[in-house]
Amino acid sequence: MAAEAIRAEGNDLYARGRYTQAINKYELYIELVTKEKGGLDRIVCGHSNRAQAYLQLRKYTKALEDVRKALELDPTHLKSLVRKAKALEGLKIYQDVVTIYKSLLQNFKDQLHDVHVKDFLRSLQDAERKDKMTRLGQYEELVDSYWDQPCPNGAPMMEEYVGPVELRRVERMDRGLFATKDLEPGDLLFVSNSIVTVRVPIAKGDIQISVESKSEAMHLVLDSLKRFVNHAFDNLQDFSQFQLLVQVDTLAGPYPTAPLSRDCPSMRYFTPVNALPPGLRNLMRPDLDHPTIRADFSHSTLMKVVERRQFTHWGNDHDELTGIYALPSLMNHSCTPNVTVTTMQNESVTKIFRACKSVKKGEELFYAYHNIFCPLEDRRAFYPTLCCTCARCKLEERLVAEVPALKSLEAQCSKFWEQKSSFSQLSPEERAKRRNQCIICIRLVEELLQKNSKLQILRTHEKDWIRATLIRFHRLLLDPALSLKDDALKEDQLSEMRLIFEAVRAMRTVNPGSDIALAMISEEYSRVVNQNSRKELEPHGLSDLFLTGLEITRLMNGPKLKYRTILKLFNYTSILLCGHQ
Ligand SMILES: C[S@@+](CC[C@H](N)C(=O)[O-])C[C@H]1O[C@@H](n2cnc3c(N)ncnc32)[C@H](O)[C@@H]1O
Repeated sequence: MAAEAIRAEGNDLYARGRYTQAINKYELYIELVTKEKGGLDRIVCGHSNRAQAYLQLRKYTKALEDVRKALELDPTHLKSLVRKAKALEGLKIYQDVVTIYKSLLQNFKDQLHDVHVKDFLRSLQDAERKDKMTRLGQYEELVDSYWDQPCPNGAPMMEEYVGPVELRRVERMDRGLFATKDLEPGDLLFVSNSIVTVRVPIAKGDIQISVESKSEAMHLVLDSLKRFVNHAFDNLQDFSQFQLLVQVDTLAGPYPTAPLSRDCPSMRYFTPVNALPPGLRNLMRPDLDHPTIRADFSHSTLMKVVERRQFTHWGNDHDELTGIYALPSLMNHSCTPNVTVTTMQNESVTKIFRACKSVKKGEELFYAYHNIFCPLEDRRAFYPTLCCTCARCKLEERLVAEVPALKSLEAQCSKFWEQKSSFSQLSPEERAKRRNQCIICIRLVEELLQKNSKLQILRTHEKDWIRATLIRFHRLLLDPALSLKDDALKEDQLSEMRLIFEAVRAMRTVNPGSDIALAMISEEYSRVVNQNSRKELEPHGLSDLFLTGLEITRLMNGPKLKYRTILKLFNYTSILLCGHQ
């Protein structure tokens, strides 16, 4: 067969993600054109193409060998120079990467399209940053504290369990998740692992590196995603890999600029691998089965996935976890959600979704993307591009316009919250003063709810929606330094506790079983447990709540539990919490 036909076969295999087979074809091509003595440019092309295939397999040394051979013959071969930079980047030799991109931008300016110039500039900046970090000894330190989710087979098992949910198209919001049967609070909906996860340090000693590490995290998430996508292309015959591609493709949709333009993929692409019926792998025709899947996971497409689908949540005081999840990314947000999510961080970063309210078959499922126990303005600030129009947001929007006193109390609350970090450094007297201010505010809102003509007519759950805007404020009431004394509960302390119970009830109305609600109840009850005041609460009808809190405290402060055990226990506490509505 003519050499050119073999090269074309290699290119075709490469385009279909069969990199190893493509490498074999390029090998043969190089051999033939070398024998034929048929033009240096063909040998250069053979080596350069093979280098590109090695890059895809992350075999950087092999790729470097090939580009070196190509560049010996033609030192100005643009593609080989770019591939050399990529191989060196893979080998973390950033200084050389910087040199190459600088020279490309300088010497090839006239030949480059705008898009390449942009690409090269970005790569140059990235390499310079990494080079600097390496020199300062920071990069390795940083990298030590980042980790990719361990995934022995190259791609994680995205969904571990998928229960009574289905994807459907939604007006205005593109796609959403719906219940396929009536649900009770606590019912398990699905359990998902991230496609990629990185742990990002937010502080190291006294040095704040959060901005840098956030952008670094973004790059790492992107790199990991690219790796998984490449791996998936390499193994298309494996259904789990194909699932990964469909999921990423789904997440990369052009939403929100062109709603409804992406397919709503069949739920079978979210079937946990372990639950696939035997023989399915043979039945699947990955190339034909999903009409929207294309091999166009360009840098910008993947960047869209990273930007729009990142889940970030605080790990602890020193780091934060950032990840991308498939099915969870398709559920819409509400400020009165019917789903809660818990994150397990033991063996892998797993998110568990449960119904937290009764849900009818066919209803849409929503969870809260961020803290919703704060005023409307603050909620909108968390996610400026999402203008939530749930019933709670609409009601609050109307009320803050019609009742100025409510708006000003909410504003005071937010201002007070901004000072939170300095709160612990205040003198006991100043702390007590601030705490009193916050109690006064909460009481004023309670008074408004009872006496203001626009508020007193609200239904019970709507009043709780308003109370829930002040939850952050309530947390200041839990200041341990000022907590209950050993001696008997005084009347004013009891009334403060009642305020906290009101807050707990409001949290249950808005988002029962949420981690914030659990943490707050746990905090409150550990305080009560420490003070040994249980007996004193019983006569006041507060012991039921007390027992709930006690259980939660035990769960939250207990020794490291196995994932399955936590799942079981969380089920129990969700029901416990919701059952007390
Ligand atoms: C993680 S996606 C959710 C799935 C999305 N509907 C889709 O089909 O890809 C988040 C996007 O959905 C839209 N969205 C989610 N909840 C919403 C809400 N309550 N109100 C308006 N838009 C919402 C927002 O545009 C947001 O950027």
